[in-house]
Amino acid sequence: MEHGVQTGQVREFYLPELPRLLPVAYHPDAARIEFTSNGWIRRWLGDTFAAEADLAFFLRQRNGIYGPLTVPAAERQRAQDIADWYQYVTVIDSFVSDRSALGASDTAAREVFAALMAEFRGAAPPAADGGRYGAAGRDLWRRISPGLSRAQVRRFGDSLEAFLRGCATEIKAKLTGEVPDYEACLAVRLDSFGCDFIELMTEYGAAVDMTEFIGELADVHLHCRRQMIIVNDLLSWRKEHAQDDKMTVVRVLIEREGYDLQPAVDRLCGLVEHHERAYIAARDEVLAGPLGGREDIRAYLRGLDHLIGGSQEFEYLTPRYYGDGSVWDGSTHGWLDLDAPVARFRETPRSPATESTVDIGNDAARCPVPHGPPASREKRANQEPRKPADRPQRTFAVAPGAVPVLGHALQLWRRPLGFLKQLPALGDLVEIRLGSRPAYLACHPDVVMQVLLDSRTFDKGGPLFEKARLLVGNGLVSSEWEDHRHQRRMLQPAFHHARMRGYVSLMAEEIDAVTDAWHEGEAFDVSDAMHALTLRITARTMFGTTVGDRAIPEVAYCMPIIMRGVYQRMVAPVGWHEKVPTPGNRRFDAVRARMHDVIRETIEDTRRSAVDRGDLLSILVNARDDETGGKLTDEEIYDQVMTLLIGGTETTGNTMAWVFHILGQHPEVERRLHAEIDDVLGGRAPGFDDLPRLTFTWQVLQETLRMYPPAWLLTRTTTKETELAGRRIAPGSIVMYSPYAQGHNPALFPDPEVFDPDRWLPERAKGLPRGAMVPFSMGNRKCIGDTFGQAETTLTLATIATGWRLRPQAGAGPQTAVPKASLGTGRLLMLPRRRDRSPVSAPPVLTDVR
Ligand code: HEM
Repeated sequence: MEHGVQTGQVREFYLPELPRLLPVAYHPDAARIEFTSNGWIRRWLGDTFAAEADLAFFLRQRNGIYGPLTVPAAERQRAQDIADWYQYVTVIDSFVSDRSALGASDTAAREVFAALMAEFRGAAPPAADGGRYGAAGRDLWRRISPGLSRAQVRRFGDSLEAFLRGCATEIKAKLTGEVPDYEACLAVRLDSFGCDFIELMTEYGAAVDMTEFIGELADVHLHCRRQMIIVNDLLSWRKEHAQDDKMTVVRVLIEREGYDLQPAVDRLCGLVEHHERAYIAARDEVLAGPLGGREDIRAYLRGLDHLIGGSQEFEYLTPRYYGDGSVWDGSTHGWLDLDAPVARFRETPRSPATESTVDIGNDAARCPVPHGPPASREKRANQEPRKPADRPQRTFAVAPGAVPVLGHALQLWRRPLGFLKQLPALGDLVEIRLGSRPAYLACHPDVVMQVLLDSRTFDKGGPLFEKARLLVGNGLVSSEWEDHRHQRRMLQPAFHHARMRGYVSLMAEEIDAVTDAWHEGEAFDVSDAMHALTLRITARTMFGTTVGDRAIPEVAYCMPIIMRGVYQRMVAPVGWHEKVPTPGNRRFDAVRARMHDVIRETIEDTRRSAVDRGDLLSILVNARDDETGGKLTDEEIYDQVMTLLIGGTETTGNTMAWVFHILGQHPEVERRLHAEIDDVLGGRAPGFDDLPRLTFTWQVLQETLRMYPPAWLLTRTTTKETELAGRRIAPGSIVMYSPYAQGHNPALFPDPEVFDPDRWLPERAKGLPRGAMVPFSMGNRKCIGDTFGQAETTLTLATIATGWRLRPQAGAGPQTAVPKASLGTGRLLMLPRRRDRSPVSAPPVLTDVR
């Protein structure tokens, strides 16, 4: 698959001189420390390398000099411990980048990491690779821990866990080809760069404990970390590009923000300068304040100066980034060739066409920390979407069968799924008529990606969104480009993976509460039950227990009535009827008002307690926009609460209903699912740490999303004239994409009507083009709850399948999909049977379930 920078002709960039305002010094014993550390690596981790040549390759990267450069003033033994520690984590990092090692599978890597952590915390015996890494870690730990306080020891364990989690996320991104948005990328990089333990090592080097000052040092750390990550991503870009790394801010700017290579590099250089200066200002503020008189604080801040200065120096000198065999000659700026096996800074470009287009540092005056990476908007807006020369010409077609006045409205109204499914065979972009108005369906994955990755040109909007605003106001899902960026920044922390463990335990309680009420052999509507469950889960994670106990029953009562009413208004051909005071309309208005009151009261209660209790609502109430310092108003929070309640309920509820229907129709799939669940869980209820190990369960859910994506048809409106598949598209046009039509396209998924979870085995899935499977969308309008939703569906499926089988009612056949706002099963009566854990002996039939 081609990506932005590869598809363009520009394969080199100019790296300007970075500011380098902080000191660089080598530990007086640097050379000896480096060599000793190399010996330690050979002794403790030599076995982890496949061959001696691989170990030698690693040692040539000079990772052992990182410690002496970042703690030049540390006492000798501490400097040695630190050098060894950094080498240790760099070995892990190297195997993470290697697809023939840890990088082959994030699931396998997580297992190794879990074993390593268990061993590190003394909770488990050595196992497989985890044992080897664990033994080396133990040796380090034996040396380092006596020099740390109890609080630091605790932080250390957490920081190692965060690092490993970041590594696993990077592996997954590489395997799935997902490029995150800027803030999501930085969140992962903060972990995978090891920011927490880098600061701890700095404390250890200075023999100080900063645990109680973390709050006072927040700004110092924020700018220090961002400076280091951006510098690292810039200086390692040649290597990361060659390794197709997705978790780097350079790629994010190019692929998610539409920058060309040179403007992306320039923009990042501006950010480096900004963060370096902001770090210095924050540091000086601490020094000028009440803490400035403390020697431990001063020593630590001196340590951070060297950490930043030393990290950058290391990144220039290590062949890790500039290629095996490169020898640093002290150059720090010049032209770099992306394809060169060994890069060096040249004074002139090879190709005269490559020119810098953005003034470095122009944007640095405005704090760009939370805005993500946007350069001046005018420049971005003027930057046309890339049209790589080597992209094949895409085809355009007009769908036949439009009738005067109605166009294709009747087909879309009567049998939308069948109609949409046939369109990709006509062309890569297909025009249909909604009445007399043209609308376009993006069918080819490349065209879909072009639409989804350029959210400035293909913005939210259009008649359906106007109706959706009845329900969600100007919430995240319906807001337009300008508002959306600010909103997403405020909401993103609530979905950070660090929060997920807490959410999962709340989910588990709700799932248990629902299944406890089931009675053997008493049929119930699984669709209703799953919607009720997912609504409770979203409401519970949103409101927590403190204020939630009162709000949740009210929400559970109001929501279905509101959803029905809004859907009727969305599909109604005329708008006036909703204003007529019929009993139905009066009830709808009353229930909406009641819902409004309940949520407003809940917001007020949450504001009064003024702490982040870990639930979504308290995160929203306490969220601050780092750019403006502003908080969300009650009305804004209300819109977001409604958005999340709807986004998090219908989608997951329908997915769960479909999956139980499918298992009822495909006993062989069910048998394999039970086998995995029994094997992994051994009869106990699943928890957060089990989720990555339930791989077949994930495949079943993924295949369900392919066949029955809840978000089956989505729309965008063009904000300016543009081009798609060689066709000029006027401003204000409706452009659609349909995960359903894509999931049923035989050119992408052979035998699309067959439910086949094995399509998602890594070796089969790897050939799938990017943009082919987009049930959660992609780009910066990608589902914010994708991880949440996947954790929820996996947990629900695994928990229920541990204790129950849901059997179709006698005579029930395949269900017909009901395409409303979300793709549902309709009424789905099934009988719960307790599982006896003996194998199901039904014939393996994989048939069309539609
Ligand atoms: C199986 C589960 C889910 C599926 C298939 C799904 C699908 C999607 C899709 C396709 C979009 C993009 C819409 C567009 O392109 O216009 C989206 C956006 C969104 N989803 Fe989900 N979703 C799921 C679960 C969740 C959950 C659990 C939550 C919240 C707890 C959630 C909240 C949202 C929000 C707030 C947006 C708007 C994001 C933005 O525009 O920045 N979703 N979802």
